Amino acid sequence: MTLPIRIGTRGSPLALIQANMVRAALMAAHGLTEDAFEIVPVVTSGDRIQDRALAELGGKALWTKELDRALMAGEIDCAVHSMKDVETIRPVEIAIAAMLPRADVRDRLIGAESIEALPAFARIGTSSPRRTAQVQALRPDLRVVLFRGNVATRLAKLEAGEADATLLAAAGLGRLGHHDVGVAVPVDVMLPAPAQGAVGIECRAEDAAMRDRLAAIDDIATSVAVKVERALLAALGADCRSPVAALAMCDGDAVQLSATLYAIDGSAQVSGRIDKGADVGERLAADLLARAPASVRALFAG
Ligand SMILES: NCc1[nH]cc(CCC(=O)O)c1CC(=O)O
Repeated sequence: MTLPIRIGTRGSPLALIQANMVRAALMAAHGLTEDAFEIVPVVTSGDRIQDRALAELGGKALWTKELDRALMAGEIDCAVHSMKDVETIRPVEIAIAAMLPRADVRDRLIGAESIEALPAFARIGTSSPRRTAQVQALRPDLRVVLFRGNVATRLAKLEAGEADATLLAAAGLGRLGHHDVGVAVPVDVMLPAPAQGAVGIECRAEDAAMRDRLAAIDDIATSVAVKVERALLAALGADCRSPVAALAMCDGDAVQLSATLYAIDGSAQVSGRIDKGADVGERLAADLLARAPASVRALFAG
């Protein structure tokens, strides 16, 4: 392995913090110092386009495409991602080689004590199809307004009165130092997005030395859980426009997976849970599709 190890990342404040966390983990695992690494920010199309819903524009590829290209071109040795933003189907040349220990998986509500406590017809700022459907399922009266941009931008929009409340992942808020902004929404009220709270590191599949280095920092419980959640998404034919929530938990050798699929407006949903055996993601997907109301099933290619 040649040094420095070039760590590719998006350039947002949260992405840079996550890249620093990966560097710290690699330093500790391999007895390296900071000068053994170079952090390489890569501007992605998703960072440049801020005014339309991500879902309209080609989805998660907006965040990964440029990093994928830099990785395959040998300009970086690994790439750090919020696993929530990584497409289900990855190029064969790229391996998801490690995940850091998962943070708090919950969303936090900022602007009210609970979704129930919001005044009638309050405006909630989000651009997430999952959060939209969940909020409308709980409170059909609430009005959803489009909120995009990084965490700081969304908090500023809320501050400016563009909405009465917003929902953000506890993981991102916490990594940015906003541990006590808003209140955590329990997972039995709002199940999180698949892979929420997990930071993953990819490298070239053929780069055996990098894969070994990354294997040393892999949190196995996180990797297993996120891979099961991603298997569910793949089996559903879901993409970033699909209103789907899922959470897997690892307990020794057992994995328990819960998931809910929604109609776009939250007017219908189907939930399920599987906690035994192999292929829990694929099996729960089949079970949910079989039981889904028509307005939900229509959204999933299966
Ligand atoms: N889609 C944006 C995104 N991707 C990952 C996170 C938070 C960090 C994480 O889930 O690990 C966020 C912000 C948010 O949803 O509030």
